[in-house]
Amino acid sequence: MSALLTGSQSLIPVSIFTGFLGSGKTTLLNHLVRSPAMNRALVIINEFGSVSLDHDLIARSSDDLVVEMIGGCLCCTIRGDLMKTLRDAPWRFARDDTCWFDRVVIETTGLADPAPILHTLMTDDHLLPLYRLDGVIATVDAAAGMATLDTQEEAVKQVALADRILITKTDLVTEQGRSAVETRLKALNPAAPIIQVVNGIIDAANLFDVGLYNPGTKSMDVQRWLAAEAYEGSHDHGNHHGNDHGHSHEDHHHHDVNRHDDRIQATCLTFDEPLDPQAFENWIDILTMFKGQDVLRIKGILNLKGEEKPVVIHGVQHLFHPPVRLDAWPSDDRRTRLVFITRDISADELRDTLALMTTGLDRYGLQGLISEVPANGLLVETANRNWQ
Ligand SMILES: Nc1nc2c(ncn2[C@@H]2O[C@H](COP(=O)(O)OP(=O)(O)OP(=O)(O)O)[C@@H](O)[C@H]2O)c(=O)[nH]1
Repeated sequence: MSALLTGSQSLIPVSIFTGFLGSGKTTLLNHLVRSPAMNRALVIINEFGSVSLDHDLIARSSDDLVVEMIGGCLCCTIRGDLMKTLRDAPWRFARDDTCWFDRVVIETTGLADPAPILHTLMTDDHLLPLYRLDGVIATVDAAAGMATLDTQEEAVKQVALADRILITKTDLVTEQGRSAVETRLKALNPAAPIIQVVNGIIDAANLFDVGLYNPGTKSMDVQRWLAAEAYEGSHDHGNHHGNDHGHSHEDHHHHDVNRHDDRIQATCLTFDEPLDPQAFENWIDILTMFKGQDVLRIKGILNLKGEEKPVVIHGVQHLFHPPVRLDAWPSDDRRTRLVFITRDISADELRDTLALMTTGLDRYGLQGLISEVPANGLLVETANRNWQ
């Protein structure tokens, strides 16, 4: 049984602060470390260079709980070091034989891809019993953001993967400029709340406890986390009738292949009828096997045949967090809802992968699919399955 299923409330939340070079991550952190919410936060700062600058810029009364990771990037060259740091940290920072910190904040380098860092948290057997992902916070510079998104693919991915997006330096732009950036961010990631920040000043409550588990209510807050309704209207939505009511992102935005964010699509698929768990798993396996790199994030609540309780899933590219079975449905809405953020996969293509495999069969329940797909054993990269 996964650590999440055994009680995520006792796991230490981890927030990942990402954002392009100079977008204001350190400034933000510098403000946040003074807030009570971060009194006992372990701060991990990653910098490319061999000399740490950011650590010196982070002002806190005691630097006991600041770890610098320099000389490489957490998402690639020193990813192993991050695992080791997180594994050792509860003991390294223990007081009276108990873990002293109650939260972890990781500041990535400006060029980091957050996905491999999320993978580290989602798959490492030593980390799963200790930590839970709280959220990805992405900073976007209001003044330079447009140009950065045009030219830097990493910046687009950081925004697409985020749970919260902060537009920084709004003091440097006109209202019109700010609004243009906001519109663009909303198109990339409709569900993530967008918050304006000047000089890093923000209430920690806006940034922490944004994940599936809500310490405030001491429950899994799926509605808030999934925010499926955010995808309605602005993007192609749903396929529960199996046809094409929606129009794709490309239909209502001028298409310029040089704009990285035109490659990103946010889609919510809903299913009225309970899904066959095996068929669903096979579909996701096929999708992630062939398109894994471009399925940036999947979140969902599943109504599975033979299963009274809802199952919550969360995937980043080809890797899935262990599914979480909830005690009860969060509302009267018992439909399966799946939210996808994809790159170079349109909503139509997404639906096609589903339609292809269900042709002539029960389209809603995906029945009959089982005999048409490879055995799960072949799909080594899709870890921690077993939806039921
Ligand atoms: N005017 C203005 N300047 C800001 C704001 N936020 C940050 N800055 C400035 O922008 C510059 C870059 O901010 P940092 O916080 O160092 O950015 P960063 O994302 O940590 O940068 P890297 O470590 O290079 O990735 C600094 O000179 C900050 O003082 C803001 O809201 N308004």
